[in-house]
Amino acid sequence: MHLSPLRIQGGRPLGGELAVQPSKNAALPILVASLLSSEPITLHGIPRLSDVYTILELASHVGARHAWTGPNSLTIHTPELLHTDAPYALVSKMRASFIMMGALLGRAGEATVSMPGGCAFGFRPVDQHVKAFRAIGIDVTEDGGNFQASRGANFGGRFVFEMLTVGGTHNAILASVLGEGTHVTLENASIDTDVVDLIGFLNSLGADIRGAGTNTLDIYGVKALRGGEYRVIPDRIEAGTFMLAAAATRSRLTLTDLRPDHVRSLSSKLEEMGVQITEGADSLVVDATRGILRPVDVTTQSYPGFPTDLQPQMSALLATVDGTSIVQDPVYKDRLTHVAELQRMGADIKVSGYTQIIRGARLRGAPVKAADLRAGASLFIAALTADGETVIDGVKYLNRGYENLAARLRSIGADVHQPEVNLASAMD
Ligand SMILES: CC(=O)N[C@H]1[C@@H](OP(=O)(O)OP(=O)(O)OC[C@H]2O[C@@H](n3ccc(=O)[nH]c3=O)[C@H](O)[C@@H]2O)O[C@H](CO)[C@@H](O)[C@@H]1O
Ligand SMILES: C=C(OP(=O)(O)O)C(=O)O
Repeated sequence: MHLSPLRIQGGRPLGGELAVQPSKNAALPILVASLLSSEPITLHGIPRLSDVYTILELASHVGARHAWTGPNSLTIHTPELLHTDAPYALVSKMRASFIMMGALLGRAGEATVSMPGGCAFGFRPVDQHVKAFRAIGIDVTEDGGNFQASRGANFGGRFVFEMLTVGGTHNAILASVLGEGTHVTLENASIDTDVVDLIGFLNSLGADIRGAGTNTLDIYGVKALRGGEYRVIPDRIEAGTFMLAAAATRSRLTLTDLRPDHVRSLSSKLEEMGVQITEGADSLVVDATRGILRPVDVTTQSYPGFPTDLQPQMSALLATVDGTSIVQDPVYKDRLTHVAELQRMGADIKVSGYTQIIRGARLRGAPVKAADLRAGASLFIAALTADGETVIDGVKYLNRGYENLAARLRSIGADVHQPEVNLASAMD
């Protein structure tokens, strides 16, 4: 289904207060992890996003039942697993569904999961997931576009990741939580906020995972997980996107319901540019009204470094800042689909490998198209600053990661039009 484009009349400052949504990238693995328990689980902080509906479809395919109990709350219950596969039709919609493999292995000892394939911003291998599984006693074979895996009798062991991978760490944890007397050690594991939140959730159900927030995780298998209640962390990428929108429009904006410590790599960069950031306990004020912003150089890294998921949005901001900025994204070297679209709006960006050389320019409204989620966010930030109207197509990508975007942008002063959509029925 084709969704109506987002129409933004640029040049209006943002202001007031906005509550940050709960984290998409923490909610998805937590929903998957709920499949490990046979008891009911209540989750708060589940954003209403198309990615969440996709993972709920996968969960219901394998036997989970869920019911929404509030705007961002649901109960989910998987009394028994009915299937141990994650089919292509659903895995191909969203790469994150590959972590179903760990949960199915954990609960049933076997899994057949479609290979996730490419994505809009290039090659995203899963070799580390597979190597980790094999190292801890899981037999993995590939056939007909699927991975087939089963947990052997001698389950357990040690794996050292060759690079920091969020999804690889999630998958290995999910596969290792259940099993009496088993012990898995993961070294060079991700310390991303989403990994820490997954561990917090699993431990709240009775798992025994030690070392959260460090690069070494020890996972001692337990017989079963109980039910429980858990609140997912705020979305640091959504928070960062709105911080960048405020800076790009030279506005003063208060963001609430966030973790200021989770966005510090961005806060530091914005401060270097001349934006004032004032942190509260769970809120933050971005003030870009005090003078001219300076160009900066940015290189993406794993958490707590500058996130790749904010690179296209940062590039949009820097396209409006006088002087030359250099942006490098070694985490995803092809994450550049925003560049040609920003150029349509008058941005001066030259690309060499994974480096963008960005010279500040005045942006003009234009018809543009989002080819992936954060490229879409980059375009709406550019549109908010541009002269005239920008029409952004490819809204289905924005719906993957930004809840109720048009209305929330309007609530902070943006001139945005988009017919309301019912996400649960508008997914394709
Ligand atoms: C749903 C979700 O949470 N997605 C996030 C998650 O993706 P995802 O978990 O897929 O990303 P990873 O952390 O695994 O990727 C980090 C780097 O490791 C490489 N790699 C990863 C696995 C592997 O087996 N082999 C390999 O080479 C990747 O190509 C990339 O260069 O973290 C990314 C990096 O912060 C974010 O951009 C995504 O938004
Ligand atoms: C890239 C993202 O998600 P995924 O890993 O699901 O593609 C993202 O959230 O920016």
